[in-house]
Amino acid sequence: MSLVKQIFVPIELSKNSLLFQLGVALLYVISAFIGQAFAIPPGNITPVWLPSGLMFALTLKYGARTWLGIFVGAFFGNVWAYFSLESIQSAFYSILAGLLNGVGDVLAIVLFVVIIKRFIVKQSPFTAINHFFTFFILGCVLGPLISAIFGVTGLTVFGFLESKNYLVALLNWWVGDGVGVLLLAPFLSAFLFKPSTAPKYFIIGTLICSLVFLLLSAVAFELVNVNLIFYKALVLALPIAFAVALYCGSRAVYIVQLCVVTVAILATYAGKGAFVQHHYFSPLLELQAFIGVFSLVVFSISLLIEQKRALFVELAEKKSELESLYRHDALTGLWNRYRIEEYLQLELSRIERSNEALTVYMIDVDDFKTINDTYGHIVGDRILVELSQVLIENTRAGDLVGRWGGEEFVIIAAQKSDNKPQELAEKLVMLVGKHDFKLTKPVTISIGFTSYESADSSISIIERADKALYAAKRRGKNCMVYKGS
Ligand SMILES: Nc1nc2c(ncn2[C@@H]2O[C@H](COP(=O)(O)OP(=O)(O)OP(=O)(O)O)[C@@H](O)[C@H]2O)c(=O)[nH]1
Repeated sequence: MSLVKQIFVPIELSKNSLLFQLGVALLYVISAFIGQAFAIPPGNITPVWLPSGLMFALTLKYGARTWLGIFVGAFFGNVWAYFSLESIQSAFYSILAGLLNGVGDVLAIVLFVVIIKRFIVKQSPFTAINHFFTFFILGCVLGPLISAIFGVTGLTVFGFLESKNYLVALLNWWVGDGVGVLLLAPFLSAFLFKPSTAPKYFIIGTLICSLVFLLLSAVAFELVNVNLIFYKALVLALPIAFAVALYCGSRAVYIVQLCVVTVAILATYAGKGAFVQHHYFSPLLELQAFIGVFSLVVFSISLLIEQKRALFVELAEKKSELESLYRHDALTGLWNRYRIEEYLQLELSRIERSNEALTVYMIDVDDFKTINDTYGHIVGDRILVELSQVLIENTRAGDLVGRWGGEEFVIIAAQKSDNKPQELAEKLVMLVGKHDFKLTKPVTISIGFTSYESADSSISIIERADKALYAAKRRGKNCMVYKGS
């Protein structure tokens, strides 16, 4: 599919679809008005173009079908600023300039979201640092440049901007749009479109660090005057607040960041703070550069920490998966020989000091080779799985049932002194014999079992159970034999 078709996807003519487009356009216009309310004199240009970030987030979420809403929103959101009825020509020109705004914004936002989603990351570009930088280059630098070229060229060509101011206007438009995307797209994506993974003390932690950063930036931007002790206390609280924000996750970092940026905009708007007093560039551009660099640094740090955190979680999951794998038998899911031996050693050292009895049952399927030879290995495997179920269902939760290897199973049962160990063996021989394994002949098992005696080791007790099993086989199979020391 060509890129043009991917950007200008067909719009359904249903009620819901049209309401969606209307909603997108309205959001654009409203956010444009809010942005314009904080335009910085003398040029009266808004430092952060809110619609660009908002539309970028919406397009990341809903895909290219936002293009019509963005086009209409950009047209109305911009044209009101220079529309005049002085003459038919000026009205006509303002409409043409507005249309160029619309095309520029659709290209800047939808084109780059399509590219990001197609070539870089399907889900969200805000989960890994390399994806984030790609988002930055495409969404915050290249996209806004296209929007600025369309918008400012339109204004100049149709006589709303003097050509000597072209470059300055282009620069402000470009950076304002870029900062809007940088500031709002990850923020909105985190709050609206990502499942919440807020850590325990999210609300209180975020509240405290937002407050510290708000106060500190208000002092730094000379919105409030505080005495020296309070100022020092605030500066000291800064690293703590920063650590808390990072601990609370990316959402907290976004909130803190928004607090600082809002203070910086309000102060510069009110003619206060560093960007107004000493400047190499215009106050607006200095403010925009500050917002851009500050956001980029803070995002990168928080993303690196999030990535590291996610890596730790993944490692912990893999570790428990591995632990489970090396203790389990792959076919039946029962404990494997390694775990049986480990458990037996632990149990023996425990019951040495207590009064409890412990019995080891060694279980073997009779004539299993014949079953395999007659029905095939797949059926043989099924019998082993079904048998393991019968063993599990007929033993107590505290007993260990494991696969010793091949067609041999082990049960380790801790018994109270009044229990008779042969009862379980009798029951299992009888139940397995009666179980319907869906073969032409019944499947039977033989069991050798023995109980713990003082000075037993895990090897000696297993050896005795094995000898008992051998005796059961010689006795004619489908039976059980007990062996004492
Ligand atoms: N299908 C299947 N067969 C297995 C598996 N592990 C071992 N076997 C087979 O189990 C059979 C065991 O045969 P034998 O040791 O001769 O014992 P048996 O035929 O049960 O004879 P008795 O023990 O004397 O009753 C062999 O044919 C093995 O190949 C397995 O995981 N799946």
